[in-house]
Formats: sequence, structure tokens, C-alpha cells
Amino acid sequence: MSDDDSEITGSDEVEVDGANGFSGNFENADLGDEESNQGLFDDLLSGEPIFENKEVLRPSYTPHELPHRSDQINKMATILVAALRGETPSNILIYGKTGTGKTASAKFVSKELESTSQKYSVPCDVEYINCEVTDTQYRVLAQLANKFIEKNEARIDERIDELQSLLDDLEAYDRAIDVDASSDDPDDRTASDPFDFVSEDEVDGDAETSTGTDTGPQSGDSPLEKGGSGDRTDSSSETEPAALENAADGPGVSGDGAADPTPDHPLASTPFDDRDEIEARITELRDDKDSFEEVPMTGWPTDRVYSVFFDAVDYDERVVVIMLDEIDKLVEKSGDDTLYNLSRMNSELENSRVSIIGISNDLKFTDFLDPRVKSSLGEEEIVFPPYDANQLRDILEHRSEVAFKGGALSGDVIPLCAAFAAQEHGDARRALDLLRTAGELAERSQSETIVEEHVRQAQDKIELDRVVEVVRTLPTQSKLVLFAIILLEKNGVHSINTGEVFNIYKRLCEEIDADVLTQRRVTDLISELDMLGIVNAVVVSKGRYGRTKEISLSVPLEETEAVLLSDSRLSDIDDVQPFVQARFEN
Ligand SMILES: Nc1ncnc2c1ncn2[C@@H]1O[C@H](COP(=O)(O)OP(=O)(O)OP(=O)(O)O)[C@@H](O)[C@H]1O
Repeated sequence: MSDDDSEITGSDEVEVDGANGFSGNFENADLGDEESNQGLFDDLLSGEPIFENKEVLRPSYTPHELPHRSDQINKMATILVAALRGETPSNILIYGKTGTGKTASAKFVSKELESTSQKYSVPCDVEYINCEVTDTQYRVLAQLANKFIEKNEARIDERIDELQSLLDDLEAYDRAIDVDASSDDPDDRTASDPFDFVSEDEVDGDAETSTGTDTGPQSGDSPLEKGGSGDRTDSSSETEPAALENAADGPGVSGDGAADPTPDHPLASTPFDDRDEIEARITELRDDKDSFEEVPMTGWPTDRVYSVFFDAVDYDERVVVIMLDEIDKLVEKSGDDTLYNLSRMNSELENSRVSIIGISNDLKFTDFLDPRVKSSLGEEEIVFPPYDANQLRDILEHRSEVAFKGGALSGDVIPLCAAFAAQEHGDARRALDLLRTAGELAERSQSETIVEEHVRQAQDKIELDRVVEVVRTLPTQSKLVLFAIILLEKNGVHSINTGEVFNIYKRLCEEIDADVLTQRRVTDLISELDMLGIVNAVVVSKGRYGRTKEISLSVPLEETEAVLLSDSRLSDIDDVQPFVQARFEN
């Protein structure tokens, strides 16, 4: 126990029995509720938590700082600044292996871009799409169309609000004139008169100055605001409002009664001449809003979706940046039509301009693109290299300052996490996962600090989770092949060959009524399992009997079997023992 702790527990004012204030508080809290609470969570709660803020270690957290990515971030900013000048930025392709900070950096830059565009009132919108989820042309266009319709509707609402308040200003202004015109007799003024504060002399004086000594009113001030301020009693004020200057004969209205807005008139710096024009514009905006039609997630012809998207983007003058994350998945699933359509849009848009940022793990995906799309999309390329162990250490140190309580990390934890993740192609996501999982394991074992052993356990756990996930998502045929290999291993068969796997596989298929693939196809599936790291298949020479594959399991048997049996189709296979006999029945 530290000196600090003994000070707390030793205090007369804190009546706690536990080793520290916390456990004491929990015990006290129990007393009042003993019957209904059996203390299931109390032990867990009483451990000193290791984390200060675990959320900052999760992938969903967007860091404010991205160490070792300033070159890439600056390059992106240099290209995208064109959008803030109202020009079309070049399209950008971002490459790099998984976990190298591509998405985090691109999102960081786009956030900055949008906030700067607001600061300088330059219309610029950034839209992010994850093509792993949204992986067809229809869905990409529909999602973009609906997002822009939403943005257009919000802007229309904003404009209608502005126009409504302009109408209000106009009404107030007109009312002020009426009141003023009818108050030639100063005794007629009422307490609510907006010009109540103006003395008789002032009005007279203003009437005199209205003949041409305009002292330069401040634009944007409405007559009512001035009336309400109550502090403008100095008749010699240099900034006397035009409304007052003209008060004697009716501001904004010349001698012959025609509209003659002074700079202070609410419509002075607007494109509108009168109330009718504003109302017509409001009606027009409402009609536009009613005409927008949200795109359903299926069912329309793609060209209709494209045209709704096109119109939605072109509704306003603006630069639009479309960020397509995992763009290779889109091309893999549905070809390059989407990219072709997006990259030729600029030649047809009248009001807006579109620029594309594509993000990919796969350096080769552009080989599958139409040459025109390839050259348009790859106008600028930015590469995100893998992090080395030192860089990962920096990244982890930055995050751990916020994530953990002081003293929760022993000195070798961050270097070890960084070293493990650096072995795996310099993946910052993996490094952060390791650190978080190590923290969780330490917390679960009620340890006060995270030590090297927790990192090693975390590494095993993450690896097992990965295997479980890969096996769970295998197609049924691959699961059957894998199950056959597991059954053979379980029954002590070593040096399993393809023929043995095929025989068991065939029986399993019959048992669950699945199609039986050819042996050649099953050999391909074994190679795929090998590439996924689930089995190890080595080709061995059998002398004059030719060559054969020797297959063994590379993942923990029991866990993998459990995952396979959690598939409802495979769980129908109840008695696995007889299948192994099939090995001997060729
Ligand atoms: N330089 C960095 N500083 C801090 N955190 C980082 C840095 N680079 C990456 N990260 C973090 O690592 C995780 C993975 O980053 P990100 O999603 O940007 O990778 P990615 O390159 O887009 O990977 P993928 O291709 O798999 O989507 C995120 O939690 C991110 O916050």
C-alpha cells in the first residue's frame, strides 16, 4: 500500500473497512441491499481498474493526432486545398497495407477540410463510403444520392429560415415606417414605439440631415434592433441609422412613393426587390424539396439511381469529395462501372465538381480497371508504408497516456506489443488490439499492472479469435473438407493425404445431403485452407508412387471443431466415428 493510501484509510472522516476507499464504499453500498444482491459483480468491481478510458484503444476511436503520418496528411491537404479555392481537386488513390492509418488519416483530413470550408463559407462536402459494406454500383450511388438529398434538404430548410427572417425584418421595417409616419405629433408616441428613445429634437434634426448628409449607416442592423437597444440617445451620433435619417418623410420611400431602398433597408444587399419575390423563392424552394425522391435500397434501374444522384449533387454550387474506402472490394465485386461513372461526371455537372479519394489495401487492383478510369483515378497517389516497431511504440505511447491509469503498464509491455505488431506487416490496429486485450486480461486476473505475460496471452487470444472468425465464415464445402481433416487427426491419423480427406468428405456430404465436389476441386479447397493458415499442406515425393500432399491442422483442434459444429448444417452430423472407417474403404 502506498503512503497515499494509508493516508486515506487512516483518515477519521472516512469510515471504511477495506484496503482503500473504493472497496469500503462498495461494502457499505451492499449493506442496504443484502437480500436482493448476491454480490455477483462486487468482486469484479472491487479490483482497481487498469483502464482510465478504454475507448481510445478501440478501432472506432478517431485520434486527434496521428504520429508518423504528417507527410501523407500534408500531401492530401496540398491536393485538397483546391476545393477551398472553388477548384476541383485531383483524384487521389491511397495505398497501404491494413492498419497503416489510411482511413484515420483520410478522415482526419476531410474533417479539417469541412470545418475550414465552413469557416470561410466555401461550399464543400465530403462523403465517406466503406465499399466493403456498400459493394455494388447501385448501393454506392443510392447511398450517395440519399446523403446529398439529405444535405440539400437541410440547406433548403436553412435558406427558408433565412428568407423567413428576412420577411420578418421587412415587416418590422415597414411597421417602423408606418408608426413613424403617423407620429408626426410627438404626443402620439406610445411606450412600445420602436423609436421611443429618439427625442423630438433628434427627429427634427434627422429630418434636416435627410436631405443628403448620410453619415454611413452600419449595414446589417435592422431598425428594430436599433430601436430596442435603447442606448442611442446621442443626436450627434455619426452612425445614425438611415431609417432614422429618413424618418421624417418615410425611410426607403422617395417622394414619389417608389421603392428606393437605402443601404439600411433589409433588402438592400439581397437579390430581392420586394416581399413577393421572397415569397416566390420560398415556394420554389419548398417545391424543390418536395421533388426530391429518396432512392430505395433495391429495385430501381441503375441509370435512374445515377440520374437522381447526379441531380442531387448538381443542385448546389459546391465541390464534393467522395471517399471510397476499400475501393478494391467494390471493383472486385462489381467491376469498374461505378468508378467510370463517377470519374466522367465533371464534364456534365453544371454547378458542382466531384473529386474522388480511393483507399485500398491491394496495390494491384488498378490492373483490373479500364485504362481511362485508371488514369483518371490515379491522378495523385499516396503510399502509406507499414509502421516499424519504433513508430508503433510511439503510437501506443500516445494512446496509452489517455487509455490507462498511471503506473498500470510495466515497462516492457509497449515495446513487446509494438514488436509483435511490427512482425505482422506493421499494423497499428493489431498493436492497439494487443495492448487493449492485454489490459483486459490483466484486469480479469485482478492484476494491478499489465506485464509481458499478459501481452503473450493476448497474442494467443487474438490469433485464436482470428481463426474462429475465419473458420466461422468459410463456405459449407470448405467447412466439410476441414471437418474431414479434423476427424482424421482426432483419430490419430498422421500424414493425411488428399485421397483420405476426399473419402471422409464424401461421406460427410452424403450425411447432410450436400453436393459432392470432385477430388480435384477438394484439392483446391485444401490449398485455400492452406493459404488461410488453417491447415498446412506440404507436397512430398513418394518415389515411384509420384508426389502427394501431406496435410496437417495448423489451428487448435478442439476450438476449431466447436466452431464447425456451431454451423447448423454440420451439427446434424451426430455420430462421427463410423466416418473414419471410410478411410480404409477406397
Ligand atoms: N499514426 C497513427 N497514430 C495513431 N493511431 C493510428 C495511426 N495509424 C493508425 N492508427 C490507428 O490504427 C487503427 C487502424 O487504422 P486505419 O483504420 O486508419 O488503418 P487502415 O490503413 O485504413 O487499415 P485498413 O486498410 O485495414 O482499413 C485505427 O484505430 C487508427 O486510429
